[in-house]
Amino acid sequence: MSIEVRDIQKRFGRFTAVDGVNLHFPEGKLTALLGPSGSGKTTLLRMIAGLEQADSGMVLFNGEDTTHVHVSRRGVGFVFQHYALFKHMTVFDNVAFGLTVKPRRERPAKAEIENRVHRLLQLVQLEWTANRYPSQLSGGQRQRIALARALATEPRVLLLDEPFGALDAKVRTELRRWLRRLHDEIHVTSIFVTHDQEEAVDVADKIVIMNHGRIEQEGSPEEVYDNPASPFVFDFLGQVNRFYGHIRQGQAEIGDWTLPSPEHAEVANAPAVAYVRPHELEVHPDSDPATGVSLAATLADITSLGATIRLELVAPESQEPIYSELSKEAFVQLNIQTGDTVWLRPKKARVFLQPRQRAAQAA
Ligand SMILES: Nc1ncnc2c1ncn2[C@@H]1O[C@H](COP(=O)(O)OP(=O)(O)OP(=O)(O)O)[C@@H](O)[C@H]1O
Repeated sequence: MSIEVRDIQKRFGRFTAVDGVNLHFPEGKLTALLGPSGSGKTTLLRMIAGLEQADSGMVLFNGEDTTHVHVSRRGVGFVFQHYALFKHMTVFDNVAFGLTVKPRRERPAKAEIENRVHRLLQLVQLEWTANRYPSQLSGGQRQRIALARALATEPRVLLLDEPFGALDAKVRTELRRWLRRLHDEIHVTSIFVTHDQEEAVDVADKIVIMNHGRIEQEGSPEEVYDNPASPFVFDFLGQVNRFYGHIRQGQAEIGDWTLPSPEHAEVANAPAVAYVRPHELEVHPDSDPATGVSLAATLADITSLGATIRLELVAPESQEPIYSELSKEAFVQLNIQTGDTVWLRPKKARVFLQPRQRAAQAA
């Protein structure tokens, strides 16, 4: 089932938690809502579920307005960060719960319930835990059971709110891979709230980045990572270097770099900042202005990250340390050491006006 939210808004007192959001969640896909704490992800998810009433706007399931459809009739399965399993029930009974509490007319026969629970436990690869109690499972196992329980009533939509947030890093990584494989099998339309960009990139078909109750950008993981639409998205999706300079008629002048910036062709002269990812920043032992190897920096530190080397550099065009990442072989060929002057060239850079200029331009 596809989901659409139209111009949805939610205020808590004078604070706007979700500010006029329009979004489409494609059928059968896994969409991540990604953003910092307080950006409105959970509030949006709860409005889709029907757990929170929007002040204005609509939530449509398969094109139909759900405003007056009660949460129990929406066909939504939930998994929350904190295991909501019933402690006094076995795993089997936990998974069966949603089916056993259905009204008599809709409740499957006992044998059918048993069958379905066993199939779900197989799906989450925990059949052997059927007679255990939640306290006898690890955190990761409990979340897999919570997922089996959410799927038992065959929901049309699965909503996951930081489902792995309380687990340690290694288990989180394992579980998100596992969730990705599981989703490839069951294809239920799913929305996954997270503030962890790696998790979103790893798991999702589509990523929606939220900030202050609004959408900053949406797209496939590749689209948002390779073409961030704003400085916020650049910062939020991984490490980035900032170089300061000016834009003059469609060209950014950053120290001795001249970078094309055609989207700012009409800007006569304004402070600007170029964003360059560490793996897209080349380091050379000698300058070559003809090919753009022209910004001088000092090599401050060298760190080995397994197969990759990270160089920490200092240059007047940046107020922070600059990082470049390259393979060990490429680094050995450079034959450089700490304290050397080196020369930089961006393989790819994105130039934005500095925030004050952006605000003036928007006004
Ligand atoms: N019931 C409520 N009453 C008042 N304010 C609320 C309520 N629920 C949420 N908020 C506020 O709305 C904003 C958005 O909250 P929300 O939980 O949607 O953010 P989030 O992006 O999911 O954050 P987190 O990752 O920390 O859960 C926050 O500033 C929060 O304090």
